[in-house]
Amino acid sequence: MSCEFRDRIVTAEQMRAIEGRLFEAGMPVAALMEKVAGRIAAWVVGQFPLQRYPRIAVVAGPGHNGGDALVIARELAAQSYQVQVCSPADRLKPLTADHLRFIGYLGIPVVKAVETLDPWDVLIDGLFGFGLERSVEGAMADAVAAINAANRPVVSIDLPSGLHTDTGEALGIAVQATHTLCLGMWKRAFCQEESLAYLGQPHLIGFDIPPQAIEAGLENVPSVWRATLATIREKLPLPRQPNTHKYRVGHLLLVAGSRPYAGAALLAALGARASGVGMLTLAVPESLRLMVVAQIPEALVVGCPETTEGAIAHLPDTLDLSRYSAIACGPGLSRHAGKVVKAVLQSQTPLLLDADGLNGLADLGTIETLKQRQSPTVLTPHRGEFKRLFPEQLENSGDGGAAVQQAAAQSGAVVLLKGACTAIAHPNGTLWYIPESTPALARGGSGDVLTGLIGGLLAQAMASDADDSFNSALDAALVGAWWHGQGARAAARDRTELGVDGTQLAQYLNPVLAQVLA
Ligand SMILES: NC(=O)C1=CN([C@@H]2O[C@H](COP(=O)(O)OP(=O)(O)OC[C@H]3O[C@@H](n4cnc5c(N)ncnc54)[C@H](O)[C@@H]3O)[C@@H](O)[C@H]2O)[C@H](O)CC1
Ligand SMILES: [K+]
Repeated sequence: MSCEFRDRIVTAEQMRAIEGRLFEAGMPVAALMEKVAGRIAAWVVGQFPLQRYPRIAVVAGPGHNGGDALVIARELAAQSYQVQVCSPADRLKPLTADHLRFIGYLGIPVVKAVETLDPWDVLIDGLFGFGLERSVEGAMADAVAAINAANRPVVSIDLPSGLHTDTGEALGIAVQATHTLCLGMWKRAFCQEESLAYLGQPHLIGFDIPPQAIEAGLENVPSVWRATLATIREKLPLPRQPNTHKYRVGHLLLVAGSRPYAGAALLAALGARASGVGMLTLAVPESLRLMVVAQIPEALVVGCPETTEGAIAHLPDTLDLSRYSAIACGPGLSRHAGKVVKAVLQSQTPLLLDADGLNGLADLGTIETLKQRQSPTVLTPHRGEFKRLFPEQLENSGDGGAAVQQAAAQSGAVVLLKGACTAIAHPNGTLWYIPESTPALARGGSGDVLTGLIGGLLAQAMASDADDSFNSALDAALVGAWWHGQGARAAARDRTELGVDGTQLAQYLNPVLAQVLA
């Protein structure tokens, strides 16, 4: 995989293993602390210039996160900031205690409680980093509460103090940062929904970890990644071969819609349109056929026999499912189209199931049989649909990513859990997070656009001669989810978070891609 280590995500245990390699190889802990803290201090000076933010408060905890904070305090004082330190802990690790002693020697004021600090312009939070193990209580909890109550810019070192490094949940109470400077490698908490209210703007501060330490520290663990433009760029179906033609860039069959949910079929079609797929066929209830033809003129539209509720009763016998590069099935089908879901599952065509496609799958109760399909299946549930399909996984862990990994391993499908931090897993355990999204997407219709977009990308990927169709399916899901998020963010910037309906979202997809690739 050509992704960069800087996009890799680690747990606290893995970070400790990597760090351990460095220390074993001779890197002194104190030297690493100097290096990291020097880089953070430089970042703070750039972000909060002395003229505008002269007063800096530094809150230092008992461990090495506190040590980092004290080195930063020393460096900022040397650059003429008015620095004051709060050290609420009673017992400090030796290195941290040394730094605190030196802070005293320099004449930098030190207090025990945040409430007794003089007013400040920016606060540096170094109470706890990735070493936090238990709930924050007593003087430490008071310090966090006072930091949050002050409502001033807060820069958290490594993690907002109080957050669990892996699950991102607040252990009792946690600092609400405006900026979090994650050190060395992205920690899992940066991709958990629970932590979004605490992180503020996340930044990675590298400290030149040698690749051999990362490889050794992460040996035999499934890789977990953060999707960035650099990796997505490699996975996009661009540029096209100059001599390609429409049948070489995929034919998607989109099975969608019912009389009550006709719009879902249209929104999914708009997503597919934006994907650039070579050919699009829509299978819809017969009564919707002419409406769909009028709205999506480039599509072939197949009218299907329908139930009394206006759902597709079954697919026409003349529809040969093996002709398509991929099938996307589900948006707006309603709960009366179970036969359709069964039919697409029985085909050997690469398949994406969403919405009522997933409900149909849950009703069939045959998750394990997905493993018998000879081509990839992609499942794109939101949390509710995920819980129906995989009832144990989310209960066992508050970590959405871990649940998705288990779901993918259990089903043999690529599983994408939609949310503020969309997570996508390959059955082999590889996990991707989409770190950038927007609450503008919390709206009916957004998911239908995503289904069409990923469906179209899946069809294009399957039409090309990929070596590993499961990897290509994962890439289609990844690219689609990232692109969808970027489209929504661009739309929200122009139209506010209230102005991003499905039709608008689809219209932003192609311009935003051109913009970010430029
Ligand atoms: N990533 C790296 O390689 C580097 C990390 N650095 C910084 O060090 C911290 C991690 O340091 P560590 O000492 O392991 O953890 P903490 O600072 O979070 O402190 C742990 C300390 O606190 C005690 N403790 C744990 N939970 C509680 C609690 N709820 N209440 C009270 N006390 C608690 C625990 O017993 C320990 O004594 C990392 O985040 C970076 O900021 C290096 O400086 C550079 C390299
Ligand atoms: K911290």
